[in-house]
Amino acid sequence: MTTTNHEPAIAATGLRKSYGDKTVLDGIDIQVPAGTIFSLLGPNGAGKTTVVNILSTLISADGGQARIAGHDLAAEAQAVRSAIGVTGQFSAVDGLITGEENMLLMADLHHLSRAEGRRVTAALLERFDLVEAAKKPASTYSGGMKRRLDIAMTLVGSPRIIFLDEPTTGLDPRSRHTMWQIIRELVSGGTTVFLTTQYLDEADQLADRIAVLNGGKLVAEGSAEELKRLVPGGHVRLRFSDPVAYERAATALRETNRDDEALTLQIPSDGSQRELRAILDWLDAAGIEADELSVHTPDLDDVFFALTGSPVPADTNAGKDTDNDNAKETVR
Ligand SMILES: Nc1ncnc2c1ncn2[C@@H]1O[C@H](COP(=O)(O)OP(=O)(O)OP(=O)(O)O)[C@@H](O)[C@H]1O
Repeated sequence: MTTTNHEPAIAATGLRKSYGDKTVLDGIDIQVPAGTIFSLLGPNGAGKTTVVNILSTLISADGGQARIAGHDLAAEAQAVRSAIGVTGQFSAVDGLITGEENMLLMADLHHLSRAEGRRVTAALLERFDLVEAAKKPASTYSGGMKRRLDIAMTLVGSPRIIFLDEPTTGLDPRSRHTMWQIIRELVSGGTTVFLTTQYLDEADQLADRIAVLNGGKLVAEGSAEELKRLVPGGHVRLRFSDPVAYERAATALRETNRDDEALTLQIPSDGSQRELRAILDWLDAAGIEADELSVHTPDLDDVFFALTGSPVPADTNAGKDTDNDNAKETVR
């Protein structure tokens, strides 16, 4: 009850962590308003799990402070623990017992009465579409069902803040979408979600704010739209089947990247109505007909690769002219 409406659910400053002489986190600041979804994006080994482990009290930071749900992480670890739930990459589900038994075990751990434990378990099994499977050993569950059970188990303690560490890694598309729906419902019920993911579309779909972790630091932070604006990768692509038309268009349009094999031209563009009309007017006036015209706006992939892509040494890169170079050069 210490959290006021104004205090963020998670507020961390200057988090540091090293293993031996390897610096994993080199001063990380994170603010997550209550009732929102924050996504920490980063390539393999960037330190996402380390951040989750620190903020959920599993390991301690070497430096920095954090307040979680209004409690000081270091001084009030127990209060922090009772306000949060964590669903990690390694599931808490015990495969030898049934889904229902797993849930009841969690209820015991949270000191719920027997009756209350049964009530909460029944409600959560229903909510996560696990009623039919409830009496079967969890080892027989599909990957998606195990993740749903895992989250259901986390919710037994009614956490106000949930840490989801790569919740959809390895799931098929349908189970991913189910998981996204579950996450959205959690947040609309007032829960704060801290989500780590390697999937840009996941962050794009779900997160209010996204931070990109790379090289021990947050290299960018903002809404998906704000991050996309960092990378001017937008273009209009014209595809031709007639080599003559292609050549005429390529010669006349100077500001294009050409792909002579695919007979396509890329014209840098923000995809606005005005720019599209100008391109179409120009094609009409020149009597050129493209077989296909498509608009490409930069997506989070462009941002991610621009921010985290391994740097290409300048000399080996000289003279190359690809889409990604364009993106990589512009951000820093
Ligand atoms: N206990 C440990 N001892 C030594 N090094 C560790 C330890 N835990 C993590 N690391 C190292 O810290 C770095 C960050 O690991 P972490 O698991 O946080 O990354 P991640 O972003 O979650 O990656 P992934 O997406 O692969 O899970 C890695 O290089 C890892 O090898």
